[in-house]
Amino acid sequence: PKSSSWTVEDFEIGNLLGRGRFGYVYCGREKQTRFVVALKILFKAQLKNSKMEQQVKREIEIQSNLKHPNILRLYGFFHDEQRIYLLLEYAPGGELYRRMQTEKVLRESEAAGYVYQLCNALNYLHTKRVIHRSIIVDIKPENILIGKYGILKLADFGWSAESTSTCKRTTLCGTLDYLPPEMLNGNGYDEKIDLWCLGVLTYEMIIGKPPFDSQTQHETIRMIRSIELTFPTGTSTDLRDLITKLLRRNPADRLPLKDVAQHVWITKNADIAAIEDSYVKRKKTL
Ligand SMILES: COCCOc1ccc(Nc2ncc(Cl)c(NC3CC3)n2)cc1
Repeated sequence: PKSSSWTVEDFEIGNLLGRGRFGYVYCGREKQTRFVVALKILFKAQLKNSKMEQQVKREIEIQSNLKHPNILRLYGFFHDEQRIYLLLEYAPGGELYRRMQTEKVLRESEAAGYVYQLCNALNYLHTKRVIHRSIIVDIKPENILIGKYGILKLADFGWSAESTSTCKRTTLCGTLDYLPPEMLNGNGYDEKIDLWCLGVLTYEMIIGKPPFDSQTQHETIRMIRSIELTFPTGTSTDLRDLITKLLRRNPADRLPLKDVAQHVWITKNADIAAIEDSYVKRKKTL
């Protein structure tokens, strides 16, 4: 729908789903069609004094062009005097990071399913990145939602308004856990950082904490630099194999996306047929 056609009066506002620095996310329903959306409300004043307007405009433009089952849709946007309203796809399953908090650890079948779907989303984005060099994909539990049928939804492309508090993790260093070595050394980086983040996320989903988790930021940085990787006893050999092949210092040595999707830990644990089937099911309901 064109951005000019909507006003906030067209929507019934439901409960608050999350809030961040620049705005709030509410569950909303369009009155005529009764279509449920996630309404992300950003405050212009707050964006202005942090020079975020351009960034938000670019993110809107990029995300509205992304159409993939594992990427949260941006249906449209509109604004009034004080606010910008983003009409986003509503993901009924909520945030992956909250699920990881409550479940502590995920079953291999669930985690492998998410990794497989992330490979699909990243593959799609890498083709798109050919056009938008600047798509910064920030793979971490905070930016992943769970849709209908348990479909994974990559959301929040470096969005200004995080879904809940600015730093959701208890300790600040939670935000460093996903940083790859090349970003710490200030060297250039490319989409191979996604492979590193995929390795960190896989580790955290199964083991319950990120691989370089430690008491201080300094220690976390040291462990990332030296890639001090340890697995609890009982971690399957397949999983160790996959994670060690992703958490490689040299980006070129990291297992490429298509090999991740075909890795034995994925093919043994992910219900790929059900995931592919849910893509088809989703197409029908659209
Ligand atoms: C105590 O209640 C727990 C919250 O439960 C939910 C949270 C979020 C969704 N779906 C959702 N869909 C799309 C977006 Cl963009 C979004 N953004 C919000 C900031 C995350 N949230 C569903 C349930």
